[in-house]
Amino acid sequence: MNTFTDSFTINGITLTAQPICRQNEVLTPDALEFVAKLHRATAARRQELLQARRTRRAEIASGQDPRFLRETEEIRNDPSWRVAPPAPGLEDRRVEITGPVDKKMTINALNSGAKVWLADMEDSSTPTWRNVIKGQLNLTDALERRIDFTSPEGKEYKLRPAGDLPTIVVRPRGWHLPEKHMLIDGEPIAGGIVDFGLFFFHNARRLLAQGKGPYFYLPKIENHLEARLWNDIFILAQDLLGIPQGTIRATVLIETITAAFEMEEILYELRDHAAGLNAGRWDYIFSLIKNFRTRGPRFVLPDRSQVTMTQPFMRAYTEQLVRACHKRGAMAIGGMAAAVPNRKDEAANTNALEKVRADKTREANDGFDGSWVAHPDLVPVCREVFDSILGSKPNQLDRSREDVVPDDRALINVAATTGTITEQGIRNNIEVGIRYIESWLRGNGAVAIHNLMEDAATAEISRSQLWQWMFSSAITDRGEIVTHHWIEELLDEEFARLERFDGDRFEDARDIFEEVTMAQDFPSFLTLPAYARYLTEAREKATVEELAAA
Ligand SMILES: CC(=O)SCCNC(=O)CCNC(=O)[C@H](O)C(C)(C)COP(=O)(O)OP(=O)(O)OC[C@H]1O[C@@H](n2cnc3c(N)ncnc32)[C@H](O)[C@@H]1OP(=O)(O)O
Ligand SMILES: O=CC(=O)O
Repeated sequence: MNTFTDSFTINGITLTAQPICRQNEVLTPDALEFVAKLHRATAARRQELLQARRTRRAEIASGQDPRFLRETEEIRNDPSWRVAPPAPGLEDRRVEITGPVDKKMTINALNSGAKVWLADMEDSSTPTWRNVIKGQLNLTDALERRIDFTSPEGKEYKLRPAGDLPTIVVRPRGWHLPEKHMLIDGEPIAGGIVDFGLFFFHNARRLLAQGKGPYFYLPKIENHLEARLWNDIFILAQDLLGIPQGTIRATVLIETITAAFEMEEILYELRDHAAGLNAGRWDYIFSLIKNFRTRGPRFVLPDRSQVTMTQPFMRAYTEQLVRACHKRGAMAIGGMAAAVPNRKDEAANTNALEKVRADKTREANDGFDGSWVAHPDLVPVCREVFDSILGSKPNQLDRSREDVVPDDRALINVAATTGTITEQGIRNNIEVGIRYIESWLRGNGAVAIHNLMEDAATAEISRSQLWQWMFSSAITDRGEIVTHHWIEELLDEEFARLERFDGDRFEDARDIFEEVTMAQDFPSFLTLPAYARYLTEAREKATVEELAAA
């Protein structure tokens, strides 16, 4: 068995992880120097912004509801500004497929017929060092059309020989996640800077030569100042590589409750780089629960399955998002319907296709310019729906939604939500939470459970709902009070039911689940303790032979 050397430091940059084969192609001295410069220029501000998140949450907890900001009224009231025009490859975004950047998914997504591929280094990807580095290699290999894969069963995967492949839009990690395998001057760098910086450094020129550009989805932004930080990083990155300002395009996920109050301001901060906003519904629901979790029954939601897009507060959010985008010339991109097709179960498959069709139809009718799908079999459904609305037009930017009145009260009118909390909903949250974390620990950040797509955002809803229901002594449809003791009993029962297998990580998954659900302290993201303590080097260790075979 080969062994690896320990960490090394050069020019203040320390790599602590076991090397990954071909990592030298990604971690070149120049690329490392580049990400270190981005880090050094912005690390202090990132920390301040993370602290500001905690302050904001404390204000909400004390009863101060978010409102449209008075200090940015001028920006909202100024009709004259617009974001940059759509960049090449982003004019028509009627179908966007999302997924992690492992080899097979990369090839399948690029062959899927979608207009855009959201190459996900965030919620559908476990940030093992191996996934981080392999993801970068896969993206560059795909752009060079030299990526291929053979499955253990011998199925061969290659990129389609001809035709226009989807435009790649990379989603780096959010501001909260550190990258513990790369330290700059002894401090962990932000995962998002690693993902953005390495992709940009290696591929910006290649993409321009191919007639497109470096494009990004920005996750979990909580306010316009966080958007400004990304914008400053874009300016610095373009300067450092001598690439014209305004080349980068970013689509911001509006997936935190506080960001929904600053949608126009976020577009304004990024305006020369902005491509649009996306309605990231799952994290949005999580963020609402997280921020209002101690505010009593008025903010308690029913079972996860009943928090649909037609609930009044969700409707207000998506309609106001389309209005804000089209007023500023930015694309409005729809979100992820959770149902995934099942090729082995016809009834489940039909059900998923119908659910997704209904979801995409609502979005297209509301004025969205395109939407997300989680699976290649959903590409045709989404395309058909948007084709029927868009016809030969690439988008419906011309459809202003000035009929929608911006209303900050409506965004948090959670009390108008209908539905119930059920024992089945509680059990489902426990099962999904533990099964998802188990999968995440083995390096798979997205998984289908009961024919629904589960990723970090949906698992966050599961655990935060349980926390809130216990804290609020919520009442089920059958009149039971949701107590700590009852959840513990159900947790034991659900855990005993899990199908175990050799090498599973269910014990660790249960520990993490209990830590982020049952304890009084509420970690702001479940991936933080999971990453810090459970995704450890020893567990990520692999032999050279294993890595070479992968
Ligand atoms: C809330 C948010 O942040 S949403 C965005 C983040 N989440 C995601 O991106 C999840 C994307 N979707 C997925 O990862 C997957 O669809 C899953 C995990 C839900 C299900 O995947 P599987 O269990 O492999 O589904 P299934 O077996 O039906 O897949 C059939 C084929 O489609 C491929 N496939 C499925 N989903 C995708 C995808 N998103 N991209 C590319 N290929 C895909 C599979 O690789 C498989 O290929 P194969 O037949 O060559 O083996
Ligand atoms: O990232 C998207 C979401 O729905 O959450």
